[in-house]
Amino acid sequence: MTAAGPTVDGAEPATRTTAAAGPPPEAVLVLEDGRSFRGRAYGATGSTVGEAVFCTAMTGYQETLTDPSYHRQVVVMTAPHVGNTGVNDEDGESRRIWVSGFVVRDPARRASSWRSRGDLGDELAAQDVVGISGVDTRALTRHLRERGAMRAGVFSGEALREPASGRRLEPSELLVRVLDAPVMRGADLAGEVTTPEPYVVEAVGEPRRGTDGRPMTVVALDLGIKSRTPWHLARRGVRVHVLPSSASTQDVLDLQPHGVFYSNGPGDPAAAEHEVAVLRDVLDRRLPFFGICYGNQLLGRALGLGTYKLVYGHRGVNQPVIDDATGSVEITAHNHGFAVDAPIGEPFDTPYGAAEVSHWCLNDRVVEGLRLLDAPAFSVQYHPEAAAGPHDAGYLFDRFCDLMAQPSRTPDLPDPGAPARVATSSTASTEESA
Ligand SMILES: NC(=O)CC[C@H](N)C(=O)O
Repeated sequence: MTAAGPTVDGAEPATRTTAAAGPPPEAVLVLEDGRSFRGRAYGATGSTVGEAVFCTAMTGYQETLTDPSYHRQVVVMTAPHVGNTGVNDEDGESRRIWVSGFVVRDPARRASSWRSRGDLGDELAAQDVVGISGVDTRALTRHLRERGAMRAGVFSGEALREPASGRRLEPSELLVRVLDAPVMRGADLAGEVTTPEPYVVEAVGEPRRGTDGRPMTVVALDLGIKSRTPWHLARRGVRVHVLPSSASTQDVLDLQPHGVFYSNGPGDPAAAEHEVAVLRDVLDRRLPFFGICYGNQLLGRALGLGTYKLVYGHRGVNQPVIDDATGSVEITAHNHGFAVDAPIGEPFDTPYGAAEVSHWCLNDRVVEGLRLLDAPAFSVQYHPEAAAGPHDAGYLFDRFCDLMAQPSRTPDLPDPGAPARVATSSTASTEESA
């Protein structure tokens, strides 16, 4: 049986209730600009803070929740009905849920899928993830779209009460907790999500071989890697050594890789000094390089380009991206709040020769891919691993394998005494908050 809770501030009551348990406790979401939304606790009861962002994916909530790039973010699902297929043991993209909070309109009352092993709300609670349901997510999304991603807090249960008196706290009183939360700009977060230890994902089937005859080997720097990514390389016959984000250039070179991969990850690319320095060493040696999302931003930085924060970012599974060389359009999965600042349509100079923007987003002309013309390196801002999402961009893993299968180019190593490279990354402000 479902029980209707009070409707407050235009929110509808959550309906995921049982006769025995009664309705979930009241919850409130407070944005840093003071706007608030009332609803019901979903998942764990308590409090959480993070950057409020919206995700427009209709499917793949389990992949979204377990994508480490969402670390420190309160994710608002625009799909109104979430949890329909429960949770299963196959669709997780990492060892845990990473979102700091989860906002939905109408949670499924009953999970239904042959793969389901449980209810999403129960899984959120088991992993201590505070969420809120019954929120008018359309109004909230429009707000974030107009004002930009901003900090938010979700409060329920005891966290909604003043400890001494038991009085219910008003959103204006909870706002101070939201304003205390760290902002995303400047946040260096890869170290908080990366693997503590290196590990190997073995090639599936017959190993592919490099031009030197050795089994093809990639070093993947885990900046928040999704498990589907090494899987895509492994099933192309490539052995993948996944290293923590703190790995040094020497750690990378010791494995004698045929190529180096930088993964997606949370935080501001402008803060990733160590990883950019390692990448410059990789590029200096003309080792083939492929980067996804955060990896694309770090390639941009290594080339001397700036990065900046988007107003509300791209998060979803149906973003149109054009390949500038062919004019063909891919429908792609996205999850990024920052972007690379580079000229579209004309090659530009870098310390590694000419480079170009290979892909850009048809919605807003945001840079979605980079390619070096004189060195074996490229990257995309979107997600060819497609977890969740369409598979249009899977060919990029083949492109990386082809790059590694080419005879290595003579490293045109720079003069060690040469002056520093052209520029350092900067973040341009496109919004006043976050
Ligand atoms: N998925 C990612 O790698 C995200 C990269 C970066 N943290 C951003 O928000 O833009």
